Amino acid sequence: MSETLSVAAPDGSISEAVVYADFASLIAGAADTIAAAAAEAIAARGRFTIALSGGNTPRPVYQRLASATIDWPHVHVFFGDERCVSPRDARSNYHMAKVALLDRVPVPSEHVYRLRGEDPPEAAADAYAAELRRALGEDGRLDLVLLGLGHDAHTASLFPGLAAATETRRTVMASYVEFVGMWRLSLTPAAINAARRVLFVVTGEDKAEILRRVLKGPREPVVLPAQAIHPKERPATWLLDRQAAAKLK
Ligand SMILES: O=C(O)[C@H](O)[C@@H](O)[C@H](O)[C@H](O)COP(=O)(O)O
Repeated sequence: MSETLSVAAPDGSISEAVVYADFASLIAGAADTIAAAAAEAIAARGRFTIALSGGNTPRPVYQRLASATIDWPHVHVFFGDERCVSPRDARSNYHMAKVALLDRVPVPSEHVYRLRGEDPPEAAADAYAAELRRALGEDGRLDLVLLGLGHDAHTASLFPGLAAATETRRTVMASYVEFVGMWRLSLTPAAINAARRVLFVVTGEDKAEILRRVLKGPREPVVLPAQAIHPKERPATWLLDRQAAAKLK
C-alpha cells in the first residue's frame, strides 16, 4: 500500500518519505498515523497534544479522523497557524477543523486551544505563546505537529522572507503576508522543531517540483521555509501520494 523512501539532501541530511499509491490511501494513511501517535502518547503520558494545519489537504484527513478509534477525552488540540479572521469565517483554520472534526468527536471544549484570529495579531501571538506554556508545561513540547506544503514552500504560515520562518526563540509570531494580503499567526520553527513528531501531508503533481527542492535541493530556509523544519527528536515524516513524490527518486 505504501513505500518508504529515505531522501538525502546535499548536506547529507535524510528525510523519511512514505509514498502512497493514490490520494485516498494517503488520506487513510495520514489518519491511521495520527491515530497510532495518539494511542502511543496517551499510553505513555496520559494525553495527546496535536497542532492541526489549515489548507485543503487536511480537511479529508480530519473527516476521516472523525470516525477513527481515538480516546478523544485525552486529546488536546492546538493549531499550527491561523488566518487573522473571525473564527466563524470560512477562511479560518479553526472553523475548518471544527466543521470537519471537532464538532463530530467527544473532545472536551476546554481541550481545544485556538489561535484568536479576530484579535490584534501581535497580541494574539503573545497570548498563544503564553497559552502553550501553560498547557504544555515545563518541556513545552507538542506530541505531533501536522503540516502542509504550499507551492512557494511555505508551511504553517511561515512564508518566504518572513522573520518568523527562521525564528529560533519565540514560539508564536504574527506576520503580515504580502502575498496573501493578510495577517497570519503561526507557530515558529522553535515550537515546531521541539515537537516529538512532525508530519507533513502533501498531495498532487503540482507540488512535486517544490517538494524536490525542499527535500533534495540546497538549504535556503529563508526562501524555502519548509526547510527550517528539522525536529530535534526524530526527522519529520513526509506522507505523500505518488504524484507529489514523482521527482524524489
Ligand atoms: O493555513 C494554511 O493555509 C496552512 O496551514 C498552510 O501552510 C497549508 O498547509 C499550505 O498552504 C498547503 O495548503 P494546501 O493543502 O491547501 O495545498
